[in-house]
This record gives sequence, structure tokens and C-alpha cells, in this order.
Amino acid sequence: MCSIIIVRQARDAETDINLFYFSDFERHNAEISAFHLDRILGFHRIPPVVGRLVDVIAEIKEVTTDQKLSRTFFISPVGNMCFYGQCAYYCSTEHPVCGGPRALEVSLATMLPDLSLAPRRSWRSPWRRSYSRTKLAQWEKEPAFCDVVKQTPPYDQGTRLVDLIDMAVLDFLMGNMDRHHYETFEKFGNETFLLHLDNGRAFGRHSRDEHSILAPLQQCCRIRRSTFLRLHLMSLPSFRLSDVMRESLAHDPLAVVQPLLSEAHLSALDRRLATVLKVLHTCRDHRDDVVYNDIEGYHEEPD
Ligand SMILES: Nc1ncnc2c1ncn2[C@@H]1O[C@H](COP(=O)(O)OP(=O)(O)OP(=O)(O)O)[C@@H](O)[C@H]1O
Ligand SMILES: [Mn+2]
Repeated sequence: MCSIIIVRQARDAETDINLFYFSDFERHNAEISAFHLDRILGFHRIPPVVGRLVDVIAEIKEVTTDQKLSRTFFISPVGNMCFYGQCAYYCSTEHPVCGGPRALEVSLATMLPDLSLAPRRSWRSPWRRSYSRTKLAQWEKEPAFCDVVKQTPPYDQGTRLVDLIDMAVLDFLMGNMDRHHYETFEKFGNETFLLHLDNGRAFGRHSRDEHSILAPLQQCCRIRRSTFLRLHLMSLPSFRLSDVMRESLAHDPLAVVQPLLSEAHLSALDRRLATVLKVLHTCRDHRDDVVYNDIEGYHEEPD
């Protein structure tokens, strides 16, 4: 296990609407919830992430061999054991990580094989956001941007484009604007799946939907048939996405402390799913090449 994210924000707090997405905190419950959502959507592209209650004193302070980390522990005015560690941003007394008084919620991600055994390649997403407060990215200015992408390797062959659109659907549902890159295992070349790593900035807002995250779907009007069928299934009352997510997240060890996602975040999932299906409906009204058939021999199609 590796890749720890620590609780920084109350579960119900919404990200400040005046913050750029790149200034948002990363949330441990978002990493956990993203793993569950990715699996429920049938993608299986996020390595398992699980919640744990860690004892700040017994499991960090008393066992660390890192002198620099050790020196950042302190007891807060209300008697909680806190630390701030060493990093470029948010590592100061003003941004402490505190136990209550010593228990701390964290997420742990399954460690991928070492890079020496399974090298990975990082790809810039064509729909990445500009990291500037003033500049627009090319995809925000050009309505026919997808036509360019479709002719550009590796998106001109195989499943890469529909895989990217799967990732956009996942990100729209959980409100993740922070998908600038994605990774693949080098060994499989371009005939491979995408890894959906780094989901800590998802589930920041439940009262707003960020439509621009859906740009790849909206601009390309293309989707895997398996994804389309799964989305349709999750919109039916007996398989409602929010219900399946609630049930799935209840299995996480942290669920006994408090639900991993608040009800507001769960119902945002249903609302956003309806939006994705609406976009697909509009696409299918205008084009007949929307559905990429990745499951031959299955004949039923939802409306
Ligand atoms: N489960 C994992 N196992 C092994 N390596 C991982 C895992 N998850 C992420 N990584 C690697 O750790 C690095 C940082 O991860 P991540 O992107 O989540 O952090 P970040 O601080 O948000 O980075 P960035 O600023 O690039 O967005 C990346 O190089 C990624 O490949
Ligand atoms: Mn990141």
C-alpha cells in the first residue's frame, strides 16, 4: 500500500467557488469514492483505494525515521496531535494535519508494480485545462476540436478515444477538473487501457455541475456501447447510481466513522448521470455513429 491522502476538509464542506480547481485540496474520501465509482461503471481502471483510521502518535510520530517530519509534530490548542510535514505547498503550522486527538482518517491506494518492472507512460490529455487564470485551452475555443484529435495518433486508431471519453464521463460524474494527464503501461503499447490515477480533487462540489468536463463526449459524440449500457442501467430505479454507490461505500472501513459521501454528493451523481444520458440522446438525434460497438453479439439497445 502507498499513496496516502489525509483528511483536510469536513465531508460536507463545498470547495470555494472562487478557487481555481488547481488550488483545491485533495480529499481522501474522493480517492476512495472514485475507486468505487470507477468499478461500478465497469471500468476497473483505478487501483483499489481503501480508508483507514491511523493513530497519529503510534503509527506515525513514534515510528518515523524522518527527522524533518518528526520536527513538525505539535499539540494544537485543543489538545490534538498535529503535524504538517515537508512539501512545497500547505506544509506549515497554518495547514496542520490533526488527529482527533490522535485518530486520523486517511486513504491508502494499492501500489502499482515498481516502474523498473512495469514502466508507465504519461500522456497529456488533449482536453487538459490551461493552468492559467486567463488563458483558454484550444478545446475551449474550437468547436471542431475533436475532428483534429480523431486524426491524431494514438486517437486515430483502436479504443483510445472512447477510453478517454469513458474517463471524461467518470470525471464529470464526480466533478473532477484535475485530469491533465493519464497513464498507461508501456508494455502494452497503444493497445491498452488507461489508468485513472489521482482523483483527490473529485467530489469537491455537489451543488454545481461542471459541464466543461464533458467536452470530449459533447464534441466527439462517441461512446463505448458497454459504457452506454451501464450508464443506462444505473439510471433505472432499481440500480440507481446513488444507491449502488451508497451500498458500495458502506463496505469501506471508514464508513463506520461517517459516510464516505454525503447525501448531497450521492444525489449529484444521479443528476449528472441524467445529463450524460441527455447529451448522448442529442448526439444520437444528429449522428448514427455515436455508439462504438465493443460488445458484438448483444442486440438490445436502450432508447
Ligand atoms: N497507486 C499508485 N502506485 C504507484 N504510483 C502511483 C500510484 N498513484 C499515483 N502514483 C504515482 O505518483 C505520482 C503522483 O501521483 P498523483 O498524480 O496522484 O499526485 P499529484 O501530487 O496530484 O501529482 P500532480 O501534481 O502531477 O497531479 C505519479 O507519478 C503517479 O504515477
Ligand atoms: Mn494531481
